[in-house]
Amino acid sequence: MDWVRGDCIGCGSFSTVNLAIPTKSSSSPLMAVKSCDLFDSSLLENEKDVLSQLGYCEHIIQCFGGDQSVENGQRLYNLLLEYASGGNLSHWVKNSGGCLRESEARRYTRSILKGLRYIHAKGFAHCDIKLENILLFENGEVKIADFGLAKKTGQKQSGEQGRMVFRGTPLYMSPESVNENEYDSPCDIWALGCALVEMVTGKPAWNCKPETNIAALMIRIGVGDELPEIPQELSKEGKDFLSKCFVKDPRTRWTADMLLDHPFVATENTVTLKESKQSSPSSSPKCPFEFPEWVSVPSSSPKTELWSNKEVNSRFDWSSLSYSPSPAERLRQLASDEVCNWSFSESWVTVR
Ligand SMILES: Nc1ncnc2c1ncn2[C@@H]1O[C@H](COP(=O)(O)OP(=O)(O)OP(=O)(O)O)[C@@H](O)[C@H]1O
Repeated sequence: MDWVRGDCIGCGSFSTVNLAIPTKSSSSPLMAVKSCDLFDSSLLENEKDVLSQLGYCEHIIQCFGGDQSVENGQRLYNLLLEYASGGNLSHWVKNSGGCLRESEARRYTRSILKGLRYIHAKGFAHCDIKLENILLFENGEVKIADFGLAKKTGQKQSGEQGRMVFRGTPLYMSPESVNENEYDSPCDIWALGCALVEMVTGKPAWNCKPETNIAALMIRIGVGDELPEIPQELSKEGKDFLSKCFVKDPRTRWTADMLLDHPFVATENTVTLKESKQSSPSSSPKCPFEFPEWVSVPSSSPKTELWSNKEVNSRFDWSSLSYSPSPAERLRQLASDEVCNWSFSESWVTVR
């Protein structure tokens, strides 16, 4: 495929994303190219493999293949992707005055769920759902991107050589991922709940004080009964929807398929916050086993400082944590006296 590198349009923790402009002789559309050092390209190659196994879905970013290049003496691995001209949802939320109207958040949630239903039905889990990985298009549609951490469901996550491996971004981690190192389709649903909270409030789902350290966050997520706070300003349907995402036990957490029938996303009708206050409460099932009796509304038509990357690597050697199946031991291993500045969510660190 003939293309030339254009402007930088995004940076992740291990790759940079540029426009990929087709040469005159090429009939390709304008694309995005995600590049990293060829010798450190396992995540990008995984992303390519997963996307090719997934095939086409209108709610998932399309992949046009991979290639290699030598630029400024560096050998690069390049992944060519469908270009999303609206950028990522995190930026969009910030540029929309800090949070989104519920009707807009509801629409995006529906699209993400459709993408997740497709991914899960194909036997994969995304493992890194967050606003930065949801991309916007000119027509207002969103698609799921960044499949670097995606994996086949059911495969036990065992660290290399007995080491513990973390996937995803701490604020979006599910209890079972923190406690059991378990990453399957339910963890995407938990993360979707966190993303929805962030869309409607502009703040992370876990309200963390600046002096909180990462171990304290992991303990809050993994131990005890505490759940992310459900935004008061959300409609009753929205609150109920979130309560189905934030179920600690992954076996009773709702699936994408079930959630697509939930009144919050099943109807295209928009309910404003004021309107929602007058609407009657939804009689929602408490667990998936009650689901058959669910009466759904039919669809009318559709890091704080955290620390900087460099800093976190120097202060906290995640990869050297030795593996233990016990949640208590796992959390003890995470304990650290290091204090983070949680006020900059931009610098959240993805722990791989
Ligand atoms: N296809 C695309 N079209 C437009 N922008 C994109 C595209 N892919 C990625 N970007 C931009 O680049 C950013 C980084 O991309 P991506 O998340 O895939 O990289 P990453 O290195 O895997 O990041 P991380 O692992 O830190 O989440 C995205 O948040 C988005 O703003």
